[in-house]
Amino acid sequence: MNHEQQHEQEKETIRIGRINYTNVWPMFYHFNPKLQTARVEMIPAVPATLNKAMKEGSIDMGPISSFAYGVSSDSYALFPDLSVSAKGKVNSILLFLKKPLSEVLHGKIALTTTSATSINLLKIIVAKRYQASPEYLSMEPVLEQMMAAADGALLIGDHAIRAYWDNVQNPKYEVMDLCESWHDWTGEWMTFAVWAVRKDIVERCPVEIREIVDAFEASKQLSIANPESLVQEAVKQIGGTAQYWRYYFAGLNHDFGSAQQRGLQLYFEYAYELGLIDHEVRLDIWSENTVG
Ligand SMILES: C=C(O[C@@H]1C=C(C(=O)O)C=C[C@H]1O)C(=O)O
Repeated sequence: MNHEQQHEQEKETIRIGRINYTNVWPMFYHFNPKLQTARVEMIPAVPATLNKAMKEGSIDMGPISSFAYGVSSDSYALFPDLSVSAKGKVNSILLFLKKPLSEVLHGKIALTTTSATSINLLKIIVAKRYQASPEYLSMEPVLEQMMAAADGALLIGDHAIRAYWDNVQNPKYEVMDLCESWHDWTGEWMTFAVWAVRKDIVERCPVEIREIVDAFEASKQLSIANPESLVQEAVKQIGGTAQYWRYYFAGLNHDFGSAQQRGLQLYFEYAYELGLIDHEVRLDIWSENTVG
């Protein structure tokens, strides 16, 4: 074994979850997994699966539902300035309605099994903005099946985008954008995903984690500088028009500054107030200082 191979062998392997929805592409599209200090293994899945894998420790870091961070905030630190956020319409957190909202609020709503943040966002909006308490069912993200069982259906990510396109072609349902509803009601940003890292890994591998944070940040900056390459890739892989994807990516924000944090803090306050989370959540942002 030569020196280089030996060095490669000795590197820690860091297991990174990758949400398999388009909304995280800016952070992954230019992410170069060839790092100096670590080997990287990518595990693609929907958010709910990654939330569980993080909790169990079968992945070390990556984007998870903000709600899942809130539930396990003692065990995780947050990466600075990475998120999936929006202010106003997000276009992929959609409640499809078979009847007027006022009736759906007293009926049944089917919730996608792939989400954690958005299903609780819906519960918060329904309980606090509309003072309603519909019956909730948890279902796989297949709109027609959900609508056969319920009066409304919540989809997220690419499942929501595809269902929206079908509904434009063949209109059957009213569509409500939950991020727009949150913003109209509170005036705040909403953060759907945060980049979390297990505290045990931060303590063991601070140098590796630093390099990975930088690689995500570099990918994000390249994507901001050249949005068109993501747009073309989305058309190729998922379909739809370039115009749609330009609009979609322009509506997303991947920062996690004080404005996004304030919105998420309010979400956690409401989640605690409604008993959706059993403790108050403090956002614990990772920095070199906190790991010594
Ligand atoms: C904006 C979105 O955010 C996603 C919503 C999530 C949730 O509801 O738990 C988790 C991760 C995000 O990527 C989306 O999927 O459309």
